[in-house]
Amino acid sequence: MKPAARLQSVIELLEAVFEGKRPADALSTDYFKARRYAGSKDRRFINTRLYETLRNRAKLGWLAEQVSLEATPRTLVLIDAALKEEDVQSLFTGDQYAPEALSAQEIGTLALLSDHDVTNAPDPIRFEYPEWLDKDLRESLGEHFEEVINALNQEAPLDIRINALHPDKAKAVEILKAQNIEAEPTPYSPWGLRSAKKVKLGGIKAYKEGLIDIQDEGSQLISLLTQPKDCELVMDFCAGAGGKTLAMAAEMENKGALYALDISPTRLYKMRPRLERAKVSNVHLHPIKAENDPWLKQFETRLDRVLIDAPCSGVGSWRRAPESRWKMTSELLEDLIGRQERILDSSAHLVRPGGYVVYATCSLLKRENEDQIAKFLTSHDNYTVLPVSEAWADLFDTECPFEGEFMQMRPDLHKSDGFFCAILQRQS
Ligand SMILES: C[S@@+](CC[C@H](N)C(=O)[O-])C[C@H]1O[C@@H](n2cnc3c(N)ncnc32)[C@H](O)[C@@H]1O
Repeated sequence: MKPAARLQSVIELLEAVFEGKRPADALSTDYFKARRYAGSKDRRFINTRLYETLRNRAKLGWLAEQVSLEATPRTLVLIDAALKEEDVQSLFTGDQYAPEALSAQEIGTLALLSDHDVTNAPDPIRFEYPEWLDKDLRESLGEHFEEVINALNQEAPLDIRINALHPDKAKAVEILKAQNIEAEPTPYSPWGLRSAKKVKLGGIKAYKEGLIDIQDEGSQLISLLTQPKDCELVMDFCAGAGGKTLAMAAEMENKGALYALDISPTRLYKMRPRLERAKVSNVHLHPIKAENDPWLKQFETRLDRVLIDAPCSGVGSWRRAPESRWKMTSELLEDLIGRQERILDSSAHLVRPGGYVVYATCSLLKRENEDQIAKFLTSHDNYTVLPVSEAWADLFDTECPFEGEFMQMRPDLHKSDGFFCAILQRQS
């Protein structure tokens, strides 16, 4: 593809992302499936540009506004190309496959870009977050505000989890190396590997044969901290497509029963091929209607563990889905907070005395994390917090990297997505 055609693809993909119906990675996969003529270099260029634009969307939009242009996908790509000192006149030509030719207004305003310095823009623009989240972010991140937000605006590495059920697990690094994947052990999870290079694992033998799966290190740690090993009855309340279910099944060595629930059957059933590939046999998939589904009654006071990987704002995963921050609204956040509370409340009845409810989010917001736990403890005096350091000492030989009672992974400090996890133990 010619450079101009590549930019036109970036514009088309951005238009689809801005519609807000599907995540950018899914849109990009489908886009290239329908355009087999795009080679690997084209795909890499287009995806890199797409994500760069998404990560700088507020700043590019602010610049557009300063020079009186509407912040459309085309304008953002144009301003980005101009800032990169590319010859925009020869790229925006209106030729076949190229972006439409520059208008007189665009040519005139581009010359004015250098009059505006984005470092003078308000914080939500400079740091790329919706203004309505300002108070929540500042209260939650405190003195680490800038470091954390800057880390959330970086590209994430590829984190891999070795399947503990696989007979070749000890040789995983060598096997991956033989398939041209250089991966280093992650700092905390015993099953984690990290590759700085983005690799499409789908076609790789080690992936197809279930030796590895994609999973952020923070997510691996939540599965481990749930401590499902040697348990008879475990529930993954918000299992989605099974990232944590698979990791917990491996810890359980396929023994006992692991119930994977979700209100979205579509998402839940996406787990089936993953279970098969990973040779997992102790998982029971069950879609529920809501967190108070009558089907749950049979488990009252019986479960050893319930993991609640709660639906949340996803602030902690902005590295991977930079577009998601613009989809969230304050109303949606309130709705999620209410739902998190109700799921916690339902789960509390299911666990046996001595068992754990493990509450996790991929959020860095206090209102979704510490505040939820505080509310839960006020209304459930038969529960106490099991400090994460105690669980850590039982699981690992390393020092617990978290201060305080909870796991709080920070992208700047722990190089993981921003995850939170609290272990709540039922006393009676
Ligand atoms: C953070 S995602 C789960 C990710 C998954 N555990 C993983 O590790 O890949 C949260 C999930 O909660 C589900 N969910 C939302 N409301 C729910 C409810 N009331 N009960 C159960 N699941 C719910 C969503 O459909 C979504 O799949």
